[in-house]
Amino acid sequence: MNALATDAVSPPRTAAVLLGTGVVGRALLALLSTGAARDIRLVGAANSKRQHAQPDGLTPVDVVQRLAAHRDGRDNAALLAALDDSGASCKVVVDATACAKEAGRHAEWLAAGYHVVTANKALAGGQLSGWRALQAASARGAVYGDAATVGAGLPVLSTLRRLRRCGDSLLTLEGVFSGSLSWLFNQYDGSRPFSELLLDARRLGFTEPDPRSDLSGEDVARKLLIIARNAGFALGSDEVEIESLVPEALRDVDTATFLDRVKALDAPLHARHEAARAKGKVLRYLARLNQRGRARVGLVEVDASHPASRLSGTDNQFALTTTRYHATPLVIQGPGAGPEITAQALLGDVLSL
Ligand SMILES: NC(=O)C1=CN([C@@H]2O[C@H](COP(=O)(O)OP(=O)(O)OC[C@H]3O[C@@H](n4cnc5c(N)ncnc54)[C@H](OP(=O)(O)O)[C@@H]3O)[C@@H](O)[C@H]2O)C=CC1
Ligand SMILES: N[C@@H](CC=O)C(=O)O
Repeated sequence: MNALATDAVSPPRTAAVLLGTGVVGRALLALLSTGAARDIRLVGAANSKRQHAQPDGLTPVDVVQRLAAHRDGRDNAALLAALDDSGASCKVVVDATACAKEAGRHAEWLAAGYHVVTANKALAGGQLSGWRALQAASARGAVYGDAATVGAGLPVLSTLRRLRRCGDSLLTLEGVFSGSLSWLFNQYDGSRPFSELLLDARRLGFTEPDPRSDLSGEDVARKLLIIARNAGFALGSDEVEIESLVPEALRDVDTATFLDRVKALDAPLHARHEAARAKGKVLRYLARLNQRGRARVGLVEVDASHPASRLSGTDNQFALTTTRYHATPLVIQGPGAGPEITAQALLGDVLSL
């Protein structure tokens, strides 16, 4: 009898439903087919329009095809019912969407006893009221797995929480928090249009579904808010000063129109690049939080001695100054975007429940 058949007859310890079968969701489905996930039973999956639920288990590799063929419209209640009917003691909703509406339900699911593991930053990195609802709901016992929301799983939030448990406090935070913007500015030397690089970053699965979420600084601001709030700063989303790289004329159009007109990015960014180069500097999109809680994300000209000037690929860099890491910061650095590492962060959070 194979492992799947064994799983089907006895209740699993862990049952999961997956929201989102885009680049991250699909990478997670691939990991769920490996031995590392042998103790997890996938009992439901959904994209924006369709879903499929089966309490005795879905075969992860078939999910995308099944959803294409399936007629069930979206109804979270049926997915939660599949978790309940699985008999699992540990029931988890995995959110691999960028949908604010689904994120808005995280606190409700936690309060109802479902664990939530998420790559979606819209709640924890959104309005302060949402963050507070999340804290209140988590206090009731269910776990919020958020490793994928910052640094695509780099050990930033776990480190910060450990320091706080030891009585340490975050004083300042600085770095590169966007994998796509890191990749773009690490490569951009003016020889290829910025818009071409952006389309490459999108194809590689580094950007948000709408790349303006990266270019506008919103995604970076969300990560800054998640870190700051986890460090105890009650920072509102309107308290982050954000520099957007999206030209005014492209801010309110739909995604397809933005992609059609993406070349409008090229001239302004070329000018910024040339201005920096004339001073012997390079451009990096930095996030900063100072000791007074002042937060800013934006494009900065840095010289060769700046740590961010030496990054490569999608590297993120988080420099944390704390009461005990004071003389020099604690630095966490490594790839900060990409479907596989993000999916691994989700799997890791599910496995640690
Ligand atoms: N890419 C990366 O490197 C990283 C991504 N993340 C986060 O991961 C999340 C997913 O990103 P990514 O996979 O790139 O995005 P994609 O656009 O590739 O996929 C998003 C998926 O979510 C689905 N979806 C949208 N709304 C709903 C809904 N209401 N219910 C169920 N499914 C829904 C979409 O459905 P449909 O297929 O029908 O459109 C699609 O399958 C984002 O929040 C992103 O910030 C976090 C860290 C790193
Ligand atoms: N689009 C994001 C992906 C991870 O959150 C990024 O570029 O960092």
